[in-house]
Amino acid sequence: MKVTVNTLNKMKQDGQKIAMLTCYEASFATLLDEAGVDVLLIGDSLGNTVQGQSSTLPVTLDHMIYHTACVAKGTKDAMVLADLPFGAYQASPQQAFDSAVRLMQAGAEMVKLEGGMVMVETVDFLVNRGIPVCVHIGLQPQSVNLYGGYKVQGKTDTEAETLKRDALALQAAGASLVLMEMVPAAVATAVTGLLSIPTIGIGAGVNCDGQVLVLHDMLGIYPGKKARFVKNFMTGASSIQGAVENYVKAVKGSTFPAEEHSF
Ligand SMILES: Nc1nc(=O)c2c([nH]1)NC[C@@H]1CN(c3ccc(C(=O)N[C@@H](CCC(=O)O)C(=O)O)cc3)CN21
Ligand SMILES: CC(C)C(=O)C(=O)O
Ligand SMILES: [Mg+2]
Repeated sequence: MKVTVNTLNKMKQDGQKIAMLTCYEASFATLLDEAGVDVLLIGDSLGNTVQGQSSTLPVTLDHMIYHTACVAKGTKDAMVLADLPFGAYQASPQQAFDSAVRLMQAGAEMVKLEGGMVMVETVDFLVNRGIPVCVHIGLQPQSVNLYGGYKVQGKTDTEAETLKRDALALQAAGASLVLMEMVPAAVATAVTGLLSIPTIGIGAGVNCDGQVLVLHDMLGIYPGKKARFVKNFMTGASSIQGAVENYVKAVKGSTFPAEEHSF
């Protein structure tokens, strides 16, 4: 059955975990779809995994459109979610809408953008024009130059309060999903409890409503430095299909992430 925003909401209500993985092309899309992954994210992490860049900043809207079209072709049931890349949405709600339209026309069913309170107006603008939005808060890789590195966000009480306030405001603006990257597990748990829409974590502890990892990280084929939240699911699996099935099982059974993958 096709995964829609309604499916994801029902999964949260029923306490069923959402399994998300990044995907950048059609063959993997079919494999992940058949292994039971609920949401395929065309992440701008393709800058790192596909293009060999050291950040996501060089990724363009045209790159994202190309990979979104490839993934959409190979997907049957999973939801197709595409990242808006750096520079394609921050200038104005109008710019975000124009870029989101192009991703939706390439086959995306929801778009994701990075930012907290600053994106409230943009989320409202897109949702009122028919485009479902996932907001990416906590560590926002497109802001790496501002942070001076990929660091845990929301560690102080003030930062944790800002994260909660932002998540509530984005939900009120009409966001369908909240993705939290590298935030303390206790803070992600609090945000998940405050919201009626589902949360997806990466380095945000086991209590989020779902989990996401970069495909190349969970298959152990990314050559770069591994973040704490990464687990190689090829260990103990005899095929890529098996590794992905084990990831889906681990997310659904709340055995991933463990303490060692959380902050
Ligand atoms: N292959 C890949 N996986 C990712 O998860 C990912 C990308 N690429 N590209 C875009 C961003 C960048 N991300 C990153 C990159 C590095 C760390 C990292 O080095 N984390 C360390 C430091 C933690 C700290 O200083 O507090 C860690 O131990 O987790 C985390 C997230 C997440 N995203
Ligand atoms: C790491 C996930 C959440 C992402 O945004 C990406 O892959 O670009
Ligand atoms: Mg991204």
